[in-house]
Amino acid sequence: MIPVDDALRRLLSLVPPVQAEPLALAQAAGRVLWADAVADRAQPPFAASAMDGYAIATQPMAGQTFDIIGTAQAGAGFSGRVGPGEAVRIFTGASVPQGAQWVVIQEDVTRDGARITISDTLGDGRNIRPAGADFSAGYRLTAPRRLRAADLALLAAMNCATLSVARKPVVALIATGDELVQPGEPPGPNQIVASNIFALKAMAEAEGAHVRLLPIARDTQAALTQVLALARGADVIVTIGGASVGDHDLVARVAEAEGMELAFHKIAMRPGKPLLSGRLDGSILLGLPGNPVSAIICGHLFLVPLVRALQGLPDPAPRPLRARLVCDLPANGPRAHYMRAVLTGDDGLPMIDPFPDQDSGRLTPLAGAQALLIRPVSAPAATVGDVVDYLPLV
Ligand SMILES: Nc1nc2c(c(=O)[nH]1)N[C@H]1C(S)=C(S)[C@@H](COP(=O)(O)OP(=O)(O)OC[C@H]3O[C@@H](n4cnc5c(N)ncnc54)[C@H](O)[C@@H]3O)O[C@H]1N2
Ligand code: MOO
Repeated sequence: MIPVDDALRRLLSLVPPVQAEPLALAQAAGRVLWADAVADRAQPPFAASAMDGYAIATQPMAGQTFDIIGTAQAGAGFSGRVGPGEAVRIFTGASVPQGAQWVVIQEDVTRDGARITISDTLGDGRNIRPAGADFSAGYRLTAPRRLRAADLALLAAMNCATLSVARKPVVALIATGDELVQPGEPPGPNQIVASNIFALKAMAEAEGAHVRLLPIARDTQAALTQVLALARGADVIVTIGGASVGDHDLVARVAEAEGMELAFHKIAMRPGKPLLSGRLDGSILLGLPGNPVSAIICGHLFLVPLVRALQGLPDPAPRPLRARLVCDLPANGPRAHYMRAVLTGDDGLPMIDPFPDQDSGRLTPLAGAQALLIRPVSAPAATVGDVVDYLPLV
């Protein structure tokens, strides 16, 4: 058994260099920007009015009057110059005419025909956004970066119509076991419904992977070999089940027979001990344990960082947060324990309460959990109020 950190390091060392591809801005939500994007213009490209009102040349004072000499609106400026005693009717987003230094909002003037008078309730502020106030030409949005909604608007304003993004990693998911049927299929007397694959699909897709769900591999060397062959070409092949030491646990044996270079098998983690990984042709094989909770927690700790790393994101591991225990816990054994827990209230730090039942076969507590409380290898007994690490479950 190797420690969790060590296993993750070995897994991430299998990640090949990122492959980039060009992508239209409109398709890029959630993708990882791989080359810096550079603005070819400033925003705003000209000094722009921030309000609807009147552009004037000097600081406005209550009672002053100005003659209106023209209009500037968004998309159509005023070509002349504003001199003392003159005003240009201006609207939000219009370029500020030459000579103008202030925009007086229309609520602060009274208008009589082509003449305005500044009222005595004058607010302050010039109401002008200088050219380049948001960004200048040459501004860079630096890579790597997962593109969020606001990033896409910024890239559009920068006039970046096509981006260089990391290619979506392809993840092939294989459930293994004679006992499994797909949801909706009639189970036989000794069968159950394959479940954890759907959690893993959701988790991988949320991180930007393209997921292929392969047929269930039955517990024979021939069946597993055949389904592994269907997965060829994927960046990651995830098997679920058959990772342990039983007579029917074939994944390590079959994958090695197919040429896998094993990176590790068995980790000091609970749940998740039988985890294995290695390189198989051009793919990274991640063999998850079959117990539903074990597979899903290993998904959070290993598959999610792997999908992030394949897209070039730095620091891909989930980052632990801190919370205060609401109960006593016994000393921990030789495997780091990731305990399903809820967060209850806040006392400067969130309060964390692990479930009494930590059976790795039970999905209902996992579905109700908000956090994984981390008990390190050989941690001494802990008491109420102790500060512990946890991973949020989203
Ligand atoms: N003698 C030992 N037995 C076991 C050990 C051990 O060290 N020595 N480790 C235990 C641990 S820990 C785990 S975890 C399990 C994992 O074993 P496998 O990866 O070989 O998983 P399976 O035996 O195939 O399945 C375990 C369990 O999970 C159910 N399962 C499998 N796939 C799915 C699926 N896609 N959806 C829902 N449920 C699934 C399967 O029916 C079994 O009940 O091994 C322990 N044994
Ligand atoms: O480690 Mo197993 O994953 O305890 O159930």
